[in-house]
Amino acid sequence: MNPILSCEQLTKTFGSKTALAGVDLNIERGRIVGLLGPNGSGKTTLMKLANGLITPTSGRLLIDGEAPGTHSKAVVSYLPEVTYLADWMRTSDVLEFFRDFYKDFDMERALSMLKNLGIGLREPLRSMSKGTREKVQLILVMARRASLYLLDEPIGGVDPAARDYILSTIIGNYEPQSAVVISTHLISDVEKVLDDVVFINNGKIVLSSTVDEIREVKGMSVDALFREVFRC
Ligand SMILES: Nc1ncnc2c1ncn2[C@@H]1O[C@H](COP(=O)(O)OP(=O)(O)OP(=O)(O)O)[C@@H](O)[C@H]1O
Repeated sequence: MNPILSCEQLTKTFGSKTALAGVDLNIERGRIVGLLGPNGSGKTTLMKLANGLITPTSGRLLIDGEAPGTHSKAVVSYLPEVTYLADWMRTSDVLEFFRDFYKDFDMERALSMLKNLGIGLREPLRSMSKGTREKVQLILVMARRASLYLLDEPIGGVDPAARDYILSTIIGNYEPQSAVVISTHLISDVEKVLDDVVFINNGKIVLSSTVDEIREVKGMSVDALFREVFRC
């Protein structure tokens, strides 16, 4: 089967700034992949390219064998770094919005995750704490039956006690043949759910490995390896 996401010499520049410089990368189905790198390394740029929000300067990126477009919009579920939902909306409004907008939205799955996290349906987003808003958005994104989930900093505002629960319930709910790409700085929290990691720096992939390989061959956690590779 073809990889769900593949990049060949993917390059993106903004004026004189190079955000991605010749990235070659394959994301296989059934894997949870951590896209890890320091600030400004190109993680969000890669996610935006995968969503077709911006276009490559050169090289190419394919989703399920096709350039981003109508097909990729149907199979990719994207959690952006910044919120795009209007703050007057209640949880029930955003649920309806997703149900109307995405054919693959599983309302039952969303309702069950919201219930498990104690999030009410009548509360408007604007009166929720930042962490609760993040939980709602992550639930919406993970309740789609997508082939590729792209999560840009999904749990930055969530308290440490809730992170584990969210990661295990929400990430555990994804379709087994789908892939999840998570960009995060909270490596020690997230690494237990990762199969693979991709380290990126200055727009280039500097390491691509399974998590088992890092633990077995290097005898380190992903967090420890990240700190070693990117020591300031
Ligand atoms: N619209 C833009 N215009 C100009 N430069 C941009 C734009 N978007 C991103 N960049 C630059 O591209 C580089 C990569 O940015 P990107 O947001 O992809 O990094 P990141 O790895 O997601 O960072 P962070 O961890 O801080 O979120 C940075 O140098 C950034 O300043």
